[in-house]
Amino acid sequence: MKTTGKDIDFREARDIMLDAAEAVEIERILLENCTGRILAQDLVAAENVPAFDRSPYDGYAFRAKDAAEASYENPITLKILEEVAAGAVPTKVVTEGTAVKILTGAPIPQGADVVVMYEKTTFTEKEVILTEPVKNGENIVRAGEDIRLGDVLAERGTVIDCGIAGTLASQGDFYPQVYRRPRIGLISTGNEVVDSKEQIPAGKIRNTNRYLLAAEVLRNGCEPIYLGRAGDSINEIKELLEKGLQTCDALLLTGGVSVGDYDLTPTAMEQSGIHILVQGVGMKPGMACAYGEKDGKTVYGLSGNPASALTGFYAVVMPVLRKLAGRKEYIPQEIVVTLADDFTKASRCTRLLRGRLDISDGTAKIRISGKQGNVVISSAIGCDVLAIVPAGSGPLNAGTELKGILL
Ligand SMILES: Nc1nc2c(c(=O)[nH]1)N[C@H]1C(S)=C(S)[C@@H](COP(=O)(O)OP(=O)(O)OC[C@H]3O[C@@H](n4cnc5c(N)ncnc54)[C@H](O)[C@@H]3O)O[C@H]1N2
Ligand code: MOO
Repeated sequence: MKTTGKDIDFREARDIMLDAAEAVEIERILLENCTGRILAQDLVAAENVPAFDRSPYDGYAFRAKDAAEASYENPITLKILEEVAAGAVPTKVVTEGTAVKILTGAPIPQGADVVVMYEKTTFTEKEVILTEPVKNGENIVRAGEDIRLGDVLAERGTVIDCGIAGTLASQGDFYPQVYRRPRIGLISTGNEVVDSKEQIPAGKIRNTNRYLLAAEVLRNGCEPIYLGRAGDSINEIKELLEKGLQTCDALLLTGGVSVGDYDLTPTAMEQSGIHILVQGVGMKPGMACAYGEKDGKTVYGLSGNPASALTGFYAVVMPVLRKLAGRKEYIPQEIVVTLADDFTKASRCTRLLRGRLDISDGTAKIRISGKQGNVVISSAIGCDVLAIVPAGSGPLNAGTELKGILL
């Protein structure tokens, strides 16, 4: 199916592209390199944590019923059988009238059902004296209190954070299954675009899109691979597309998607066997675009204008890259945000405003800069939310509530 026309909603475009993409394969990597990678297995507890009942305090372990009547008037004296430190194993069974000196983290000895911290006792090397009653079970961390055998702790498709890394370690899983990082090819087009770090000739421009998009590709758990710059030539674009289709999981191109004489990207895509699924999306910036698919690989012809390319990336490409990377929740969350500033322009079609989330007064506000044009790159700095201005809106006052896409 080819969807043309600029009326298509960005969510519809996103869903069309999501349907064309599947998660990449799975690999095993060392746990120390896992942070930020996507778990490719359900994390099911194979061991209790803690594995044994243990003491949360330095103190004494004994039978609660021995000290049920303890008070200042009626002190109870227990004989100390041994000392058990963390890492040691008790060798004695606690019986009536006895106690074990226990250190934080040590296993509770057989027979004991309570621990009292040493500050609440009077003690010598041989005896401990209790002057307060205790409750059975007090101050014992039970086996499985944190993690119980069989618990599902995290599902496949979850981003590995410190909690998952620590939990994997607690299970002795030092080589977990994760999704491979998708390889995303980046192609820049345009005779005017220059990659040189030196002074550039008059009329040429520096290639900012390459770095702008590479940063976002990386942030979304994928590996950016710069395939090069093609001039305004169908053959040059095709050459890079074909190279990219062989080596990458998805391709991002910028430039040449509008209606000018040198806008050759859609033609080059079609001549490379890429089936165009979306051509034009009803949003600003990012209206001009051509998104397609070949053999399960999705290809995104984004606008050359940096803010247009970035907005198209956030609205359509980012969820697909997250899906490719194996993430279970790939569609970014939306929240209600209040405009902190006026936005004076009317919006004939849906508009996505770049801004920063401000929660300093306990409400979610979006701070936008006045620079929202499609060539403006500076308002991408610190941008962590896109406010969705509905089609047909007039100028908006500060205080207007909008939906915001969290990036
Ligand atoms: N007659 C019309 N002209 C334009 C229309 C239109 O509807 N009718 N749409 C405008 C809109 S909106 C956009 S957005 C752009 C889309 O242009 P293209 O995707 O075809 O991109 P280019 O023309 O190749 O480049 C646009 C702009 O971006 C600069 N550029 C290109 N590559 C890079 C790069 N790698 N890094 C930084 N900047 C880049 C390029 O020099 C141009 O200035 O079309 C409008 N025109
Ligand atoms: O259609 Mo252009 O892509 O607004 O900014």
